[in-house]
Amino acid sequence: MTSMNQPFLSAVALEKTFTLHAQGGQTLAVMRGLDLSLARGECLVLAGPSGIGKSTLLKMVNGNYRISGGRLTLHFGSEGQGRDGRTGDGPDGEEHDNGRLELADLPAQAWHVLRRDVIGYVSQFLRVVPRVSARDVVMEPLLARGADEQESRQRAETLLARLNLPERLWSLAPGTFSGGEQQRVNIARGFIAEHPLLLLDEPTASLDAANRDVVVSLIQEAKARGTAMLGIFHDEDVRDRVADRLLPLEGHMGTASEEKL
Ligand SMILES: Nc1ncnc2c1ncn2[C@@H]1O[C@H](COP(=O)(O)OP(=O)(O)OP(=O)(O)O)[C@@H](O)[C@H]1O
Repeated sequence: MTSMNQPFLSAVALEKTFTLHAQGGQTLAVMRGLDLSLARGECLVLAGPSGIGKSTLLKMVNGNYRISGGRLTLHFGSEGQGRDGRTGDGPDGEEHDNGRLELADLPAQAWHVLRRDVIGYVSQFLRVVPRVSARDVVMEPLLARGADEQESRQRAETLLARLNLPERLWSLAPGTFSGGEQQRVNIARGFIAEHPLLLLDEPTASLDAANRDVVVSLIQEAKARGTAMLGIFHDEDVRDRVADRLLPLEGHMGTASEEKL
């Protein structure tokens, strides 16, 4: 599943420059010349010191940040067919040239569909919506796809139980939960819909050892079903257990090469 000849996500000469409109239009170049190739069933971990651009890259793949240059491409035709048996179809059900979808300059509606069906993002912090229960927060990505409510609820509860979130909290809104409890709700929400591409921004940052182990298991199970993952993990133990390769971002700015683990 880790053949680099058939990527699911690729970047070629990717660039990011921020324009700081509130500061006289000054520009800040944070990435240049980044190449990457990520296959289905593979976990590529972004490495490098604080401020090097790890979160920026995840946000570009997720469509939060505009791509300044280069190409970022999803390859729907890779490895014959997707998890759901469709061949070469983009997220909107349309055939794309050679099964490819270029992520630069996609219209907003396409991003909506892409995030619903293809790209999942587990950020460090939960975006809390008042009065929406933890269970409903977790179910929502499945319901957005039109999944059966009963089945979605069951899957949400199974995940919350696996992540050791006490049952008494399931029907409460997570606004008052501890940092680690909120992070576990976020992880359950991120994994429930089994997106083919998962972006993981320090998903274990606030967790104790037992819950870190659960997240490692979730990642390994996702790999086994062919999920491609791009992640940031500051915890070296977790990183060693989940990473197939590291992508050092130092020099990108330049031409750093990927390290085999
Ligand atoms: N929205 C933004 N506007 C302007 N500059 C930004 C923006 N987002 C990130 N940056 C800048 O881009 C650079 C890379 O930031 P990024 O958050 O990607 O680093 P990181 O490698 O994830 O760091 P850390 O490990 O500390 O989270 C930083 O210099 C940051 O100030």
